[in-house]
Amino acid sequence: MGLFSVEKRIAQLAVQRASRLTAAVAARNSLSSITKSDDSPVTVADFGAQAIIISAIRHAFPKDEVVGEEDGAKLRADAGLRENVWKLVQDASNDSFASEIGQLKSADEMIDAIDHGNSEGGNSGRIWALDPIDGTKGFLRRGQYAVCLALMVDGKVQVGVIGCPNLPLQVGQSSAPAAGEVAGESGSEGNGALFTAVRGEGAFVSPLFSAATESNTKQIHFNAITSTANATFCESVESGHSAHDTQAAIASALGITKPPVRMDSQAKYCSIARGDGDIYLRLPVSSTYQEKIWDHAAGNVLVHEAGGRVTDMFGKELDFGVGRTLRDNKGVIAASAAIHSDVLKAVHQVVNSSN
Ligand SMILES: Nc1ncnc2c1ncn2[C@@H]1O[C@H](COP(=O)(O)OS(=O)(=O)O)[C@@H](OP(=O)(O)O)[C@H]1O
Ligand SMILES: [Mg+2]
Ligand SMILES: [Mg+2]
Ligand SMILES: [Mg+2]
Repeated sequence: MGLFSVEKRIAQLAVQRASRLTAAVAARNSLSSITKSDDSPVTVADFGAQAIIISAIRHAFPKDEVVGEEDGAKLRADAGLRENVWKLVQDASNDSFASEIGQLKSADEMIDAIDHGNSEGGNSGRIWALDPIDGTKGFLRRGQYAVCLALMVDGKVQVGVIGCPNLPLQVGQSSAPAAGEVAGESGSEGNGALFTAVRGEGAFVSPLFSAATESNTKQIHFNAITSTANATFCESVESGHSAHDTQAAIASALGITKPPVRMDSQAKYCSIARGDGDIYLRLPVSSTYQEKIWDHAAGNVLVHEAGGRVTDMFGKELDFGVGRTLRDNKGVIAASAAIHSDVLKAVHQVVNSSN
């Protein structure tokens, strides 16, 4: 058995159970959201998925800390909201994995679990980074979103698991979006993919909604690309999350002629890691925004294990051990290791010429 095999198993089961919850919500005719203090949306599915995953971690590893995106304050203040989420959690937890990942017993326990995601992070000990729904806006528009969980040990990501309910299991299995189209916007693509990586052991994909077995688990790799001109790059859907204009200039400096594939969430890391794209650019729009560790931790180890490299826009490794945010980094550049330095060069060219 490899290093972190128990952590990997627990993380997979937790992400699968949480993804069942998010998919059950997504199956409804209409989706609604609440607006958080930073103006971003959150839904019953974000709260429910965070509760399920943190309770699984506490069941298996009671001493571990968790940096989770959400907190329970809104549920404490609103009994109706709390009951809605509790019903979803109970339904999704009706599986045969209680001996491994436990089962929440009450709505109060559920809120406690959500609030346990309050770790300040840091570079010592075992800390999980959790984004219960990454790309909530994508979830709401029925595009791509991802349930993301990573284990950091002493500030370094060792395990990453990402559930993508709206991504096809195999590249080219369903009609992939044409270049320039928003991926997964139809919501009808595929039937879910579970991406898993343990440092030093490779990156893998398996079906999200059935048990991972040796026969349905496939190792994934970046495309063997040597010239950036043929590359496909992906970026956020929201122009407020990354600088689309700067990214277009970088792409053109690389000789890329294909329009970008726009996709919400860490599904971008997953797509490039399995060769369904080559480069993920995330140049900052604002000089004050600090990227959150839960938006990048799982994707970071996945890309590394698939033969890729992730740095910030200055070529620095992302430092996950400085707190809840990546405050020592600016921007994110992810690409196959073979072309990463070319991409970085183009970033410098474009950024320096615009200053
Ligand atoms: N200003 C700004 N700059 C950069 N990033 C920001 C910003 N504001 C929010 N966020 C975070 O973006 C997360 C979603 O990223 P995506 O790449 O999926 O964005 S997009 O929705 O496709 O545009 C999103 O994650 P979720 O909240 O989990 O959806 C946010 O953490
Ligand atoms: Mg996120
Ligand atoms: Mg989120
Ligand atoms: Mg959010």
